[in-house]
Amino acid sequence: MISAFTGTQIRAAEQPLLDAGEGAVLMQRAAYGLANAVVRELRSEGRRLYGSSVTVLAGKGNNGGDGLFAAATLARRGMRTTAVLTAGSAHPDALAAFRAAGGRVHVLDEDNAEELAVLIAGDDVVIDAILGTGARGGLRGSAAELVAALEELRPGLVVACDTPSGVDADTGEVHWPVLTARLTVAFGGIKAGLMADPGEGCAGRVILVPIGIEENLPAPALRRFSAPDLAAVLPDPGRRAQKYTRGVLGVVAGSGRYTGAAAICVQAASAAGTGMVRYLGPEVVARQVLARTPEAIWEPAEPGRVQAWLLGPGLDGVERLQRARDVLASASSAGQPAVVDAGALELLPERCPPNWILTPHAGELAALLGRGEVRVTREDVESRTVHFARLAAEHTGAVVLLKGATTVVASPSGTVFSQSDGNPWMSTAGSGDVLGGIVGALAAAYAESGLDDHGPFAALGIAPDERWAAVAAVGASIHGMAGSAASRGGPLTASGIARAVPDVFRFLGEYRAG
Ligand SMILES: NC(=O)C1=CN([C@@H]2O[C@H](COP(=O)(O)OP(=O)(O)OC[C@H]3O[C@@H](n4cnc5c(N)ncnc54)[C@H](O)[C@@H]3O)[C@@H](O)[C@H]2O)[C@@H](O)CC1
Ligand SMILES: Nc1ncnc2c1ncn2[C@@H]1O[C@H](COP(=O)(O)OP(=O)(O)O)[C@@H](O)[C@H]1O
Ligand SMILES: [K+]
Repeated sequence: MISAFTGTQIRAAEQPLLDAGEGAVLMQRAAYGLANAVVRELRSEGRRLYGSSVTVLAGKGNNGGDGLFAAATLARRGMRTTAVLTAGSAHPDALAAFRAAGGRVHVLDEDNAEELAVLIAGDDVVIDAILGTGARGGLRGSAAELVAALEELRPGLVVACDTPSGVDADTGEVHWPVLTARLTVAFGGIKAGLMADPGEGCAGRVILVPIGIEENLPAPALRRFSAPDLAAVLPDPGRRAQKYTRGVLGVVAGSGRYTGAAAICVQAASAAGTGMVRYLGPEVVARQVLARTPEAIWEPAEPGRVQAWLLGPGLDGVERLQRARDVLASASSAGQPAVVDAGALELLPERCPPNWILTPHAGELAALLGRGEVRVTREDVESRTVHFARLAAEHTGAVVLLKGATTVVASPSGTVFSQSDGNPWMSTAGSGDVLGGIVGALAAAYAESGLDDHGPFAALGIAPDERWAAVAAVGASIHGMAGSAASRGGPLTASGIARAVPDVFRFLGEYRAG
């Protein structure tokens, strides 16, 4: 699993080493890692180090110190180096080392932000070392002016030192302006704010440089499944499998107005390895569903047994909503997992069972919170994704999967997972229905086994009260990977995402086979 930590957790892990007088050593390791990352990045672009130019924007704290020491190393390796001191002063030893290596120094003042921005924009590399984990709020005054002007000029390779300045390292909230990085080099531990939107959108690719504090780190604030983790947990039908043991998913979706949503979510559930899909809905929709997925079973009356439910995509009309309400009530009393999306989110009881997974986008989450008297807009949710996903999980008692470029999953126990495997082409109608189908299929597969203490989630160290959130995160990841496979850099359709799902399973299966 990829782990991320709050700034406070990282600082606490550093403290014993600082107390032992190791602060300078930590800074040297960080600076060395940063300089190496810049060198690797330039070389990967086929660029020569010698004669290339780099400017470090250095604040007055240790983050600026890291940046100045790194720039001193780059100067010694032949780069033309400039430092812009954004707060007048700088870490004294780092500044001395930078000057000794031949670096040029400018001091940002009230009048020269525009002029410096133009100068810096011509450089090959810009290192953002203005603020790190010691930041309170965002950039202000001339530093804000400089960064805003520079961002408009689209500078060369921007590398953030530990975190892009202005991104809250704990939460991913962003205080604009921020210099969007292509690469962020994190020290000691990845900051949680680099794995949650909107912060993740400012960080580019994130690499981790160990500095010797790792043994002191506590349980992570946020986790992410990587390919080997996914390969380890994906349902794998044993030799004695039959369709009922593989999981049967009941789907309550679609209406005369939105037939496609039902057809797409059933197609996706089927593609994600469900033993069987039972579709509950009007005949006019069922015809469409079966035309696309003839393997599904239409249940016009009382449905046969299922292991999990998916409710909501394209749901509309009084009668259909009542049916969904009834199914939710029976799922609750039977202890069945349910994936609740779109139209069905309005039907939730005040408290949900912890094996229910709600899959709102930001607008739906704002509406959901509104029913609990938390007045927020879609924009509020988008600017504080982790905070509001956790709040909704706390209020409802269910797992909350908040969709977006980065999808955040909060469990009612407070655990947070985040996945970011997709691409912007996936913001297309029906894409969320595919996600519902995938998560539904996984819920059915894991419902009766796989989540116990002998299963693969336990083997990854995921606690019992975090496992339904983990299932949702796995679903978000498969959805993103299928979207990337379907897109290959170009437009896609929701059906295309669904069709690519078996390939993701195959790819991960080969991974597992080694
Ligand atoms: N503690 C350590 O020994 C280590 C720290 N490291 C680096 O140090 C960073 C943390 O250093 P610091 O604690 O010095 O904190 P920062 O370098 O993040 O900045 C703190 C300084 O900026 C000022 N400041 C805070 N918010 C501001 C704002 N919005 N606008 C303008 N000024 C603001 C503070 O008053 C303080 O002087 C980490 O991100 C990492 O890069 C690494 O070198 C590893 C070792
Ligand atoms: N910019 C993006 N990058 C990656 N994935 C995205 C992006 N925008 C949306 N998505 C994904 O696409 C899906 C959209 O779902 P949703 O908003 O419910 O759309 P719909 O209701 O049309 O199906 C979600 O899974 C979301 O995570
Ligand atoms: K920084």
